[in-house]
Amino acid sequence: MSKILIRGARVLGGEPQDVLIDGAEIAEVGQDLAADGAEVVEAGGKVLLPGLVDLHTHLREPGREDSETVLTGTRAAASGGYTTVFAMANTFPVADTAGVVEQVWRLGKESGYCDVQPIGAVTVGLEGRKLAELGAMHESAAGVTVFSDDGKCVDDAVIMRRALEYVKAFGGVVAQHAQEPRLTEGAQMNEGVVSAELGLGGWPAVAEESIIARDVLLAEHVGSRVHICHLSTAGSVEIVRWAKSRGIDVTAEVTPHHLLLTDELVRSYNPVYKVNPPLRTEADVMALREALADGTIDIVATDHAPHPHEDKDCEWAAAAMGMVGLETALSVVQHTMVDTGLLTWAGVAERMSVKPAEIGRATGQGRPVAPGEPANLTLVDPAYRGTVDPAGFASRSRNTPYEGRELPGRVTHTWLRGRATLVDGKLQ
Ligand SMILES: NC(=O)N[C@@H](CC(=O)O)C(=O)O
Repeated sequence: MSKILIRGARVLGGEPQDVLIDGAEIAEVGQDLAADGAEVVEAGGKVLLPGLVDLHTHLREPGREDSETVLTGTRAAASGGYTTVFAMANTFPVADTAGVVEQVWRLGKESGYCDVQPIGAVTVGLEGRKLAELGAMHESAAGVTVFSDDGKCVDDAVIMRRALEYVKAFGGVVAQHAQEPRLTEGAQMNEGVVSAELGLGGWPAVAEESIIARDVLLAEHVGSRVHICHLSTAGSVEIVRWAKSRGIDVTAEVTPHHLLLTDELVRSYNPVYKVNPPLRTEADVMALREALADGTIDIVATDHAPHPHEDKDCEWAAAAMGMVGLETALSVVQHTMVDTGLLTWAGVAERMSVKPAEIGRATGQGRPVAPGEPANLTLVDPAYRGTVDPAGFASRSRNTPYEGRELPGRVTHTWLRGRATLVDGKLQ
């Protein structure tokens, strides 16, 4: 069994310590550990976190391998410090059967770069009309626990109620993409001052908030668990805060881009800023940061949405929605939350590893950095300053809103059960 000694790492941002990995597990954590034939990684005060877990990744396989494959997506994940990604169901065919989720799960195993946990569709073909085979997907080898029609909202209240009731039986969760379809017909960007000036169809905050309000009430009514994808408005935060204060079993995520970018960027008409839900206002961004800090929003999820050049390099209205995010997520979170004093590194570990693993029931992930635990680890250099260059991405797609932007921090090493997937920023 191979041994690795990580020397002088600030575990969860604390005082420097040594961490000894033996095989797939952490053997020891302490001061001045003996190398004893182990390969030594000098951490030099870098921050060591449990491997990151992304509850919201689009891997595009099967069907859109021109955007991303399970292999390229998991390589991007390892580059970004992730050891688990949950793969969204909006593939072609849709992941709405045991067969498709098992295929994605198997491709994840073959990739070896991170664990891939498929998400099952809530409804057949994401069409919102008929429940998919939730039980069969749960009982398949993939062991699906998270169900989502992401990209589309489960807008029928009866279907949503049934899904919540169904997953309750096995401790699953429905992850809702909150977007009232009628209120967002033809919508191109956030509804507000900028959309009025640009003459682009507006996407009102209420389209998101009304679905969240309905779904937390449904979750309360049936006594089930609901997760809200990519919160983007200050009003959504207020509803989730209210629901939590009532004891409703709701969790929520925010994307890195909604913690940083605003709809002012749409003035450029550059489709790289076109995303669902849309970029909102500065006041929304500030409310989301505060909610992530105080725990109203539980986790950061990337909504990594790769698209090929031709689907983005066109006029605004025709462009696909979505941004890649796995390889820049931690830097954006450091920039918006750590460097602003809103979160400690321990808080980052909680929101990007521990809680997403809990919500998705990812066994062996999001665990403490302690002896006997699986060696799923991420080493971050927070002092690094660099400019985002998509040419260096492992993802097959390049649709990042951060090209040319200076962002702090860099993941240098990632270990998946003791196997290095990233060393000195290079994929292994
Ligand atoms: N988040 C995005 O902007 N895009 C997502 C799906 C979606 O529309 O939510 C995608 O799959 O591309």
